[in-house]
Amino acid sequence: MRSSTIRTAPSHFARALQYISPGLIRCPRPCTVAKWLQSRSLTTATAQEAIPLRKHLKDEAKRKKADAKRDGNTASTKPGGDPRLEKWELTVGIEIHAELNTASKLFSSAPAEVLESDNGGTANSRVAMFDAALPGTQPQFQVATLLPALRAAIAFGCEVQRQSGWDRKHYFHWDQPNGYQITQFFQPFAKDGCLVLDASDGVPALDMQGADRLRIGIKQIQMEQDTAKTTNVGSSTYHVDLDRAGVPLIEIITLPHIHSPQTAAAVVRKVQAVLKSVDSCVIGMELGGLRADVNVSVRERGTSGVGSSYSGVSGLGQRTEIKNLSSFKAVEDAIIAERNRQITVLEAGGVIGGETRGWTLGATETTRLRGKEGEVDYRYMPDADLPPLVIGQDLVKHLASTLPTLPDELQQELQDEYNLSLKDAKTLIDLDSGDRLDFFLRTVQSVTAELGISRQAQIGKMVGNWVLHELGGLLTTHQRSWDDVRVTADELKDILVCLHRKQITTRVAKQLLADLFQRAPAPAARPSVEQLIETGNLRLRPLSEGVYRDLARRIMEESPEMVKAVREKGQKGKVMWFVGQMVRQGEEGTVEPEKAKAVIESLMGE
Ligand SMILES: Nc1ncnc2c1ncn2[C@@H]1O[C@H](COP(=O)(O)OP(=O)(O)OP(=O)(O)O)[C@@H](O)[C@H]1O
Ligand SMILES: [Mg+2]
Ligand SMILES: [Mg+2]
Repeated sequence: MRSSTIRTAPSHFARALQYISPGLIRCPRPCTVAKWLQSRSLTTATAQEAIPLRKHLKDEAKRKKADAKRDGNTASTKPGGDPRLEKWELTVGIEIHAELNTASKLFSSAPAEVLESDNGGTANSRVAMFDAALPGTQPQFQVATLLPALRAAIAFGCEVQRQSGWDRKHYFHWDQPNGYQITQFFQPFAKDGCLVLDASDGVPALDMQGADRLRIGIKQIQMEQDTAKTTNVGSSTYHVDLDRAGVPLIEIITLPHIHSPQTAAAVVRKVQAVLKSVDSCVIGMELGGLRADVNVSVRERGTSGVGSSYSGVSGLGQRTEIKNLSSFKAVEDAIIAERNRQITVLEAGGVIGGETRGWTLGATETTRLRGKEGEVDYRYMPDADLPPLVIGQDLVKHLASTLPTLPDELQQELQDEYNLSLKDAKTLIDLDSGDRLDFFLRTVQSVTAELGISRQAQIGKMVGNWVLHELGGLLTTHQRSWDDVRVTADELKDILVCLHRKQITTRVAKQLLADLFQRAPAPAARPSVEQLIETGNLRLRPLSEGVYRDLARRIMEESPEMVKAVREKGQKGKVMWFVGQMVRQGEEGTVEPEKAKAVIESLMGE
């Protein structure tokens, strides 16, 4: 039998590359941020879940806290936690199915991109004869589909197998015209990887157990076909759209290393971020590009459950599986509900059956779909129409050395080289499909060039603050999205350069930004930052120490209670209230907050 070998030997590799869309090709680059910046111009359009700004993040954190309290989701030692969790330990393993970013289907040359009808798509218009299982057709492995799968495997540190194989998983259903799905059951192409998370990924402190990082083992990654899409149109009618049939997927299988619902959601979120960063998968969970099956068991702490084991992890409780979850929230909520159900059954002296269960959004309970006795026998067998897949190490090495920057590397560099906080670095990476980070980096680059500063770290924090919080605040206030931001990186650079040179005050800088933000978008005729400063007479007119002191004294006389709070109660934070008053009451463009603060502090001490 001939095997489909992929090597970097010029003929094979060139042939593989010609099938790859430009967004998939990356070149080696010297440092991670530079690498990322360059890759931006090549990245294919992504549909990204909008990630909220600081206020929204706070609200989200509050909501999560309230949810956790309600669901008994926190550790039992915390107020509001379910006390039963002191006795019972949860274990979760996840199977994540991700649609690969490829031009063609896995075994036919039909296009892999599925267009929805509201986007110009027509059902059953992207179907090769093999996808419709017409008699006599055979699968033809499309080599280019392997490349995003390999990038994912490398990103998760898996061992890529020199030889893997294709197997048939049989079942009869209208979403599977062949009567079987081609997958890699016996010999997956990648094994033994790992996902690393930390608290900033949303892992609760209890799961971190005092360590900085949590490692979740990845047992294997396999390639397989997606199924057709079925839509229920009436009580007993289903429409079948074969456009999705045969689209390449990877299934990423984690070890049962997860012990809380929040960590499970964090795992899926991080898997999505990593897959997107290496362009393996461009469509997020919100648009169906990723789906998760969660396997849930509980055992009494300190015991070995029913003694079930999986891939070297032993002493587990009996698992149930909840299939096809399509949001991070559904992952978290379904696990909470299933964990609570299992604990209730076990506490009442019952036994957990090996079941497949379902979950619908907004539900409070999982529902039984089928039990072990009803479990399908898939009659796995090697696919006789497909030769084994042989992957050359030279290709793996090439892809590893040209792998785009991973989110953790990028985040570290933003912290180290740009002096950003962990939170700001993460937010910049996550926001607006990377466009916000792009804007930040361009602004830093031009500000450093104009000011002749050699290290980005000197101004990174300040620029980060303006890009994330000042511009972000304006977007929120005016209910606009980043696509409609209206201030260019060059304009922000002009404002920040003037501010850094103390030619304008912070208040004026904010005013200029807001002014530009509300004008018609560039390149429509609009004044430059310099013109706005001139016409508005906004240039800083430095005040003498005497004028500062007079202004400060007047405000202090008008607010004796606040003075008392600072002087007698030691409420130092109130000094900033006085600074705010001085900036507000002083003439436009005259009061510098740092000087005002120094004067207030000195008068308070007198
Ligand atoms: N006792 C357990 N408790 C929690 N999770 C478990 C337990 N045993 C196994 N798992 C998890 O269940 C998942 C099993 O996935 P795998 O694809 O190997 O098998 P499967 O669910 O039988 O197959 P499929 O659903 O693809 O037909 C893994 O993520 C594993 O970590
Ligand atoms: Mg599986
Ligand atoms: Mg499963």
